[in-house]
Amino acid sequence: MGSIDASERTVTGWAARDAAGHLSPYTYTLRKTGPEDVVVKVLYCGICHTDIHQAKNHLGASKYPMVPGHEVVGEVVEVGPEVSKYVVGDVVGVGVIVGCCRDCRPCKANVEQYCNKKIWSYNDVYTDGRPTQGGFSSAMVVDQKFVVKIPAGLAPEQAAPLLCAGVTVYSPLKHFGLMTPGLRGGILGLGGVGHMGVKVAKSMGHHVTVISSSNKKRAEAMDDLGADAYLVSSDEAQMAAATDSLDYIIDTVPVKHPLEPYLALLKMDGKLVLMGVIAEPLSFVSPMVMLGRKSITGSFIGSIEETEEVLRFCVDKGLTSQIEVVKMDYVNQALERLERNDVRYRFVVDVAGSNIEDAV
Ligand SMILES: NC(=O)C1=CN([C@@H]2O[C@H](COP(=O)(O)OP(=O)(O)OC[C@H]3O[C@@H](n4cnc5c(N)ncnc54)[C@H](OP(=O)(O)O)[C@@H]3O)[C@@H](O)[C@H]2O)C=CC1
Ligand SMILES: O=C/C=C/c1ccc(O)c(O)c1
Ligand SMILES: [Zn+2]
Ligand SMILES: [Zn+2]
Repeated sequence: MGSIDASERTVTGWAARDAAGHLSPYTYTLRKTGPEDVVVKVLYCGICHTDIHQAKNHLGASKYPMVPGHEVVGEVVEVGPEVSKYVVGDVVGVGVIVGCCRDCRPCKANVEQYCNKKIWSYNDVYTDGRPTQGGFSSAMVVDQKFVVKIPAGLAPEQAAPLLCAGVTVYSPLKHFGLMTPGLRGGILGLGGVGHMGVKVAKSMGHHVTVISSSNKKRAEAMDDLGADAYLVSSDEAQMAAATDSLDYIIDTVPVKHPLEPYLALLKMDGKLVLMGVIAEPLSFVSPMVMLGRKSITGSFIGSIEETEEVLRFCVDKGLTSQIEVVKMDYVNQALERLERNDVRYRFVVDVAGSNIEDAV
């Protein structure tokens, strides 16, 4: 896991150096363990499409070298003197956020992901002035407030996608009052977030329609993930037949796309929840929302509290993510395959099993 001395640990991560987004070994130091810090030896880290957006500077704010990865499962190897929530040996998770102001309205309402002073787990600057670096690395130091316990009954590699993809679908369903059994939901884009959307929504007792860009995932969606219906978005007849049928759509498409075909699928008061990170304006004509009092909204990951809830929800409901576990030396191929929509449905890097300290 890197060398340990009285102050700093030297660790190895896999970093992007520029907007080409290619990751390669990079050595850096972690901050000295603070009173409330937990040192996490990374076991597994999921690959989210946001890692591509960030590594390739799709949002125009990327800083390099950048070690991505925000679906992190690891083992606690050291705790600061004031850490009360964790002990050495615990298996824990870290997600998208590692800091917040603790004083604003979102922080006081325990929805710290909406804090304007939140600190991202990578591509950000920590309170000590150091760049934050993510989970494609041998270890991270994280304030205990932003660490969750992985419950017994969840395999660590299975838990990784829940820390972003899982909570990202759970949070809006809870917040917008969409947990009632019998609702009819749509999942637009069957990728990492979308497949968890199908599983979580089915476990809430919803009738779930997958809306996909192709027919390629139909059998898997229906037979393996348990979807009730499948629409190909370019099939006008299928789309027309589904007009006015859905209470909500979770839209996970990561590129610019028209909204009107999906607004048409919503019933009166239906909600289109945007999840994709798209740095271009999306458009629609106002009658598409006025006639039917429909809403277009968005949602950003979930709180620490909701992350703990979705982990528990998955244990209670027996939910698993569908993953492909790879070693770190495959990470660039995995990123390429994710970008060309060739994964079922989340890559998870076996970080601890990749001997990444030997790579430098
Ligand atoms: N709001 C938030 O808090 C979060 C946002 N995100 C964002 O959500 C988006 C999805 O993330 P993730 O699920 O990891 O990504 P994936 O790439 O795993 O899934 C996206 C899915 O969208 C569809 N899709 C991909 N490309 C296109 C295209 N060119 N045109 C139409 N459909 C396409 C595909 O589904 P199909 O084959 O069915 O068409 C694909 O599987 C990303 O933008 C990511 O940054 C992720 C996590 C949290
Ligand atoms: O994958 C998790 C992060 C999502 C995200 C949402 C919005 C945004 O501007 C980002 O940079 C990331
Ligand atoms: Zn993510
Ligand atoms: Zn705050």
